Formats: sequence, structure tokens, C-alpha cells
Amino acid sequence: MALSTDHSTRSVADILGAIAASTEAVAQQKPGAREKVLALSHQLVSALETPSETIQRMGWAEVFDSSPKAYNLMGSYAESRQPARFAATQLAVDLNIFEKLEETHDAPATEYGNPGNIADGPFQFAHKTQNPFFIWLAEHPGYGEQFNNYMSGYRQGKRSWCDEGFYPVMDRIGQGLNPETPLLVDVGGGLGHDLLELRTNHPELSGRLILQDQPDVIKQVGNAAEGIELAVHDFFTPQPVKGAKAYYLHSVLHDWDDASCLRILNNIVPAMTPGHSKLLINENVVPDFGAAWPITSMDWLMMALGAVKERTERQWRGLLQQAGLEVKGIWTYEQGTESLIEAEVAV
Ligand SMILES: C[S@@+](CC[C@H](N)C(=O)[O-])C[C@H]1O[C@@H](n2cnc3c(N)ncnc32)[C@H](O)[C@@H]1O
Repeated sequence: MALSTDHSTRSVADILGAIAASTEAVAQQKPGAREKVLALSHQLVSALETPSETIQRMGWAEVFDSSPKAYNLMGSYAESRQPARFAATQLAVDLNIFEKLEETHDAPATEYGNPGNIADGPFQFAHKTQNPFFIWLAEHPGYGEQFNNYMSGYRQGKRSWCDEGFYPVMDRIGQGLNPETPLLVDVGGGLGHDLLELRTNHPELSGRLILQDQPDVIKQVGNAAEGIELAVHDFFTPQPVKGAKAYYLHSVLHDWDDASCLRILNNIVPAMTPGHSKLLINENVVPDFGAAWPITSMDWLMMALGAVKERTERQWRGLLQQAGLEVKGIWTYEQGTESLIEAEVAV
């Protein structure tokens, strides 16, 4: 869902005007003035944010790190002076936050590192399981279905990689196609929203569009994805579709640790035709400085859910290189959006 510019511009201007008109009363601590501006601020947020941002804010960002209070309490990438380092804020230091963590946690034993075992992280502790998140989901179909619905909601209002001004689809994957050959294989593609967007934004592209996912997910798609081929495929097994123009992984690799990602990539690379096939990865690329809240809060969420992390550009390049892939370009639309990483088989 796109933000309606006319409506939101008018609302935002009105709300900002009302806030400006109340600042004097707040400064003078008039009864009710602070509450009024607070209520207006909530209206301002709801006028500005997309459904995706609402889900992020209510679902995890405020809990983890993005609300000014929690964020300032712990620290942020934004305040760090070292690349890709998280810096404690003055408030965290003043409140001895990290000493408190040390008392309640076995942090020193892990040298304060991220949890790194996908079968033994915070999620497994909470749910008393030894299964990684997606295996647990597959065993709990009700939750799996809700997760798939959530992924569709999470995409609403977000820039799509195939929107004008993001990844130059026609230039990069639009040449040398014919209707019989696979254009794009969406590996772990969920309910197929990316393929539907590609078809809507680029109806002129020819070639087969193939959605692959786990059995329950493909069953949930049913016949809701007309013109898209549905296939049950476990991405830890060899990719059956050979020589596609593009293999696409959206929010898949960030679910897994490096060893699992290499297994996924090593199962795709043999299917790629050198000089023809591209691997497209749609993920956050954490900037070394000043990462925006949608990215830093997602990093916290991934730690909690999967004992995994969002990756920096250096980490992405290193991972792909290990799989015999060479990065051809990274496209980012604006601060805080996911990026499109394009790679080919290294020659
Ligand atoms: C975070 S979701 C991303 C879904 C979709 N690509 C998107 O961006 O909305 C990860 C997807 O990976 C799928 N998945 C997990 N393990 C899988 C496996 N072994 N083989 C294939 N798909 C798998 C899940 O079912 C889920 O749809």
C-alpha cells in the first residue's frame, strides 16, 4: 500500500501546525498542554508511517531499541565511532546497565558475543525447543500460517526492489528472455508477494516465474498467485530449476547463520549458468555508521528469533565470496530500506 501523498501531506501539515501552536503552552507548563502535544505526536506518527513501519514499531522496534527511551538506554550503532560497532550511551553507563546484564547473564563466558547457535538461542530458551525457528514453525502450522500473513503485512508500504528508481530490472535481468525459460525463481518466497510485484511492475518481461517454499506455505498460497508456478522445494537440497535468469532470496539468508547460508547458496550455484544467471539477494545491508532504526531493530529481532544477525556489506561480500559468487552491485533506495545485492558466479 502506497502512502497517499495528498492526504498525508495535508494531515502532516495540519498536525505540525497544531503542535507549533501549543509549544508556548508546553514551555509554560500549562495544565494539559503536554498531554495535548503528546496526543498530536501520536497522530503525526500515524499520519506518516506505512503499515510496514507500524508493524515494526509495535511488533519489536519499541521493545528492542528504536523508541527514544529504550534506544538511548542501551546504545546504538549510530553513536559508535568504530565501524559496525554498537556503542553504549551515557545513560547506559550511568545506570550500570552492562554490569547488571553481567550479573543476570553468562555474558563474560561468551565475551559478550551475539548468540551464535541457531538451535540454542533466546527463542529456543523461551519455547523449550532445540529446533531452529523455521523448523519449529513448520511443526506448528497455525503459527506458520500467521507468520506467512505477517510477512505479507510487513511488506505493505515498503519500497519494492522492482519499483522505479530502485533496482534497474529491465537493464539487469530484462534482456535475452523468452517465455519458455525461467525468468525468476523466488526461493523461500513465502506467499509470492515479490513475484506478484514483479509481474505488476514489469508486465513486459517474459519468462517463467517460479515460487518455491515449504509444503505448508505453498498449500497456503493455493491458487492466489495466477500465472506463477508453485513448487515445494527445500532450499537445503539441490536447486531443481536450472539456468534461470535470476534466483531471488528475500529475507531468507538473514534467518540463518553463515554455515547454513553457505549450504543454501551451495545448492543454488550449480544451477546457475555462468554469464547468464544472477543471484539476487534482497536484505538489509547494515551501514558501518548511522544505521537506521528499521535495520538496527531488525538486528535485535533476528538475534532473539534465530540467534542470527543483519549483515554489513563486508559480511555479505565475504559470505558470497565463500560460495564462489562475485558481487556485481548493491542497490539501496533510501536509508532504512532493504538493499538489492546482485551476484554472479565468479569466473
Ligand atoms: C522470512 S520468510 C521470507 C519470505 C519471503 N521471501 C518474503 O520476503 O516475504 C523466510 C521463508 O523461508 C522459508 N523457508 C524456511 N526454511 C525453508 C526451507 N528449508 N526450504 C524452503 N523454504 C524455507 C519459510 O517458509 C519462509 O517463507
